[in-house]
Amino acid sequence: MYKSDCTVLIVAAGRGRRFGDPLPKQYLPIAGTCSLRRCLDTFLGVAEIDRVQVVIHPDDAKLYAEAVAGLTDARLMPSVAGGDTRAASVVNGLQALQLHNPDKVLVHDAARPFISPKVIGGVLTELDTCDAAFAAVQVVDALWKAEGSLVSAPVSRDNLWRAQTPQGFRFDALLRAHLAYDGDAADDVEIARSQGISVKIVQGDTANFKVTTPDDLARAENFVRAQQP
Ligand SMILES: Nc1ccn([C@@H]2O[C@H](COP(=O)(O)OP(=O)(O)OP(=O)(O)O)[C@@H](O)[C@H]2O)c(=O)n1
Ligand SMILES: C[C@](O)(CO)[C@H](O)COP(=O)(O)O
Repeated sequence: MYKSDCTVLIVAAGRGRRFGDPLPKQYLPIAGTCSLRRCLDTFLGVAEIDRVQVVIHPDDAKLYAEAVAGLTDARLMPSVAGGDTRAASVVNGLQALQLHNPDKVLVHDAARPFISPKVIGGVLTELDTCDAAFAAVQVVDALWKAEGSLVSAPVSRDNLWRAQTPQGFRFDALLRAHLAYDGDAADDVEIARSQGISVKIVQGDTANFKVTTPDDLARAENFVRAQQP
């Protein structure tokens, strides 16, 4: 039986401006292991994954080498350089992957250290029967619009979801969508939809949060400590 080829594209070329540390946040240790390495260890532990491609900032070659030290899995491809935006980094990664001609691609933020095999499996399973699927969690808080520090109107939380990654697509369709899309976008779902691709939501996990600020790093450290016996 034909097995479709599934590649993971991990975007790790950001500068972490909101984090505000000289070291890009994807390389900062979380209980001794950086977010990027945590992502790699998890994805490489999923048998259905055929290849992992990481996109890095050109200035981070040494940091990347340190992050992948000891990783001998042949599925890990040589890193490629990212771009000035997340979307540009994705395009660079997709274009590097063209020679492998994968059927499916999962795009994941290196800044989400606690992606789980369960969430990865959920996206992969959905991709067996649809063109695109991504992990998300429902909004559970009350939402308010504000003018400055004064609330101005309630916003319904019905059917609102917070996007996470991985975001999975047919490889050729996502590459075409990116090449046809002008500008940056919050995520790959926005770019896929701009080209008419239907996208399904898969249950994510609140533990699959993105490290964006120093508070998130503290949360990540606490998360690891809470998992320890
Ligand atoms: N030009 C970029 C920008 C972002 N990313 C990656 O996209 C993911 C999500 O982006 P974000 O959390 O915004 O990371 P940064 O862009 O580094 O953060 P900031 O916006 O605070 O600078 C991260 O893994 C980041 O490394 C990337 O590969 N290339
Ligand atoms: C892709 C993403 O993680 C989905 O929530 C998010 O859009 C990334 O946004 P950022 O501003 O690049 O962190």
